[in-house]
Amino acid sequence: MEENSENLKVAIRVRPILPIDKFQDSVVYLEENNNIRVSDGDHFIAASYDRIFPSDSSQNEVFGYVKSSVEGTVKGFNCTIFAYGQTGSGKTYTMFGSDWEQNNPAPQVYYKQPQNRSIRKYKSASPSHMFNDPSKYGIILNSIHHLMEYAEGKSFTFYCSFLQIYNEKIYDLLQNATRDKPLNIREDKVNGIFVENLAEYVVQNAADCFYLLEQGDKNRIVRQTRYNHHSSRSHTIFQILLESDKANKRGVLKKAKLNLCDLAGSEKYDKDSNMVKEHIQEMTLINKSLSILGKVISALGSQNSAHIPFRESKLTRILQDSLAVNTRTILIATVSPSLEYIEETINTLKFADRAKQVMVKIKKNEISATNDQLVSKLQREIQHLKDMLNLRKKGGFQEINQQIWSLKEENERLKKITRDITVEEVEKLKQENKNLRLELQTFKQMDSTENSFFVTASQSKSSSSSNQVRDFPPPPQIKDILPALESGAGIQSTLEEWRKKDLENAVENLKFKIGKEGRCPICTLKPPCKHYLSSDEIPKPQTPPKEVLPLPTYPRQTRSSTVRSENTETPRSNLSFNGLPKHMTIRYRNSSAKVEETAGYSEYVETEKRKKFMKAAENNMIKLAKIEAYREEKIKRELEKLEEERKKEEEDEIKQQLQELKRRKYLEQQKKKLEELRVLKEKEQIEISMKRKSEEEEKLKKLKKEKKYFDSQKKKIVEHNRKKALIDGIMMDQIDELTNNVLNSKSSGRSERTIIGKLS
Ligand SMILES: Nc1ncnc2c1ncn2[C@@H]1O[C@H](COP(=O)(O)OP(=O)(O)OP(=O)(O)O)[C@@H](O)[C@H]1O
Repeated sequence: MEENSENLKVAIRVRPILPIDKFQDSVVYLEENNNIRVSDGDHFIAASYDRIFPSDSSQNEVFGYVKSSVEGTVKGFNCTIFAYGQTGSGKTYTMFGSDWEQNNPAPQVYYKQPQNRSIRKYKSASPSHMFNDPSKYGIILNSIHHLMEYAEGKSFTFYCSFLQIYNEKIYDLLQNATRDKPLNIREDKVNGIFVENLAEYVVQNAADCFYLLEQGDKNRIVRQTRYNHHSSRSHTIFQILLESDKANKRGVLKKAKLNLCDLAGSEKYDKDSNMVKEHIQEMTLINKSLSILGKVISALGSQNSAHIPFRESKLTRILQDSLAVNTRTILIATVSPSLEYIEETINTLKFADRAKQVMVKIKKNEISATNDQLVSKLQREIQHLKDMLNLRKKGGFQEINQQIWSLKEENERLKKITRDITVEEVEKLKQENKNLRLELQTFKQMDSTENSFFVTASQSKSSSSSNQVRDFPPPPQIKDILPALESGAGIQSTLEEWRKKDLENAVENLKFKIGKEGRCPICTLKPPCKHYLSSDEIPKPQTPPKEVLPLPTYPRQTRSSTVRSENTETPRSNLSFNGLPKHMTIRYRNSSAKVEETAGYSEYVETEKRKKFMKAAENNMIKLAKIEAYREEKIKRELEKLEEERKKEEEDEIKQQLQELKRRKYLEQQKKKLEELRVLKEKEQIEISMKRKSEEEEKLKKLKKEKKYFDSQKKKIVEHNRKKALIDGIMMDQIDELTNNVLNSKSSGRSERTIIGKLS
């Protein structure tokens, strides 16, 4: 499985200055290396992005940028493309196309109660309709157109859904024009995150998708704002689901989603215009959901953000898969170059800058063709389609019912093989699924009386399809019926006549087929049945089958007939969309249709029940025997195991005892060693203390000797001192005497020499 991480691709598209803009000077400057600068002296921002589309870039150039990601869906990679930007910056222009609004003037339902457009008559598109000019196609139309061509020759079933998020509520744009049934988001293992009960239409070609787009867009909320006469006030997501019908060599089936989102534009509170309460609420909720989208993008781009607030808005919750994992995501941020919007332009560029940091992990969506969940899903779907077919057959449709019962038989057979299902069988299931869808579509076209969404005309499936249950002869030429259709007069009666004739022929054809197969013409079962004991009793059908006339078809592009030149600017197809409404097959996620009881059904159910019961009983006996054998074997194995365990335990015990003995012996040895050491130490201690004692005595003796010596010395010193003092005393006496003598001799006249002689 291919797997890699890549940044979310971010491109900027600058729209031209429009006459409606107050300031006609541009503040946006494009530089080399996809760098953009916005400045007016007060404000400034410069940044680079993956791609920048200048104001003169064509729709084809923009599509060229996303083309490979769109093609990736055929290989099993999910893809989400969304346009982000302030109101009036060119999101719808980029996603849907130039002139989209002129061609699809959605009702400005804001001030009025919305009308139920599902039953309104649908006018043919004029030749100048943008559908007829591929150079005007925006990303959505181009993606559809290209995808159908690209998937040519590959066996895929395409489903389309179209929803809007308005005031934080989700509405089906194709089913709920009155916006009275908001839908819920659910999550499960099989579908991931999905919108419960959102209608998914089976589409055959681009024209089918365009038709759905156009129908759905009529129900989108649009209002005039200060900056845009035709401002989309809801986020829309047009989704194409691709499911491969055939497993590849590795036995896997591919499945991918293409989400094409046109977001509502952010808007500033305008003090000058008297905004009504609803307008303010609507604006607040749009801005809030866009700011949550910004928060989510920031959290995804930051390394240390533990919580990503996907659940805070419906938009981010639906896009959770696309933003976080497994989707190639492309953000096209649209900006206006006028000075008037400089702040919004800078905000948009900042938002786009944050988005560049987000790393998305992508991998192919592949399911093993023998995957249990897939098989049961396919079977549920087949059952659902068959039930739908049953429910539609009433009164004069008895013969059609018979065909359904035979389909039911086939379904039962398929159910039985589920246990040992192989890749081929799953493919067969898928093929049957597809055939049933087509068959249902054909039946719907025959039904002329209903007032359903796609009602005023029918379109038969293209005769080129090889999946049809019946082969139709070539359709009548468009020129034969076009005048009647275009004039508008007699369309209904022309179509009804066609249908009536077609239905009669179909009934006869079926009767013939049933008879030819040797089935009972009443209950369609193979005899023996309630009516005939053997096939021989059944009267042989006489009437050869008549041709089943197809209903009128219109020139349109089918996947098998389109040839496109990549290098030219000429229209890529001669797709002429005159938008005649038609029946389409729908499936709903999570829906459960009840099976209507019709003639022969109870008997059929009873027999099937009995058969099932017998089979179940037989299976149970086999299972019981198997269980018994298994149990015995298990008990034997358990006993052996127990014996082994017991032996092991015994061995372990002996080992343990031996170990214990060893341990004790070792301990005793250690103890002995310790005792010896202790005795040795004690001896050592005694020796040391004795040595110390003798040393001390020795020291004492020495000290005494020293003391004696000191004492004698002291005595000597004292004696000396005494003697010295005595001498000193004598000397002092003599000095005194001499002094007196000197003094006396001075007075008596004796010589000094006599005195000194005495002194010395
Ligand atoms: N690249 C472009 N070239 C020419 N005209 C453009 C371009 N982009 C937008 N316009 C014109 O600008 C006007 C507003 O564009 P658009 O309706 O697509 O804006 P928006 O972003 O979808 O606005 P809102 O969010 O209000 O719906 C339209 O008249 C459209 O034709």
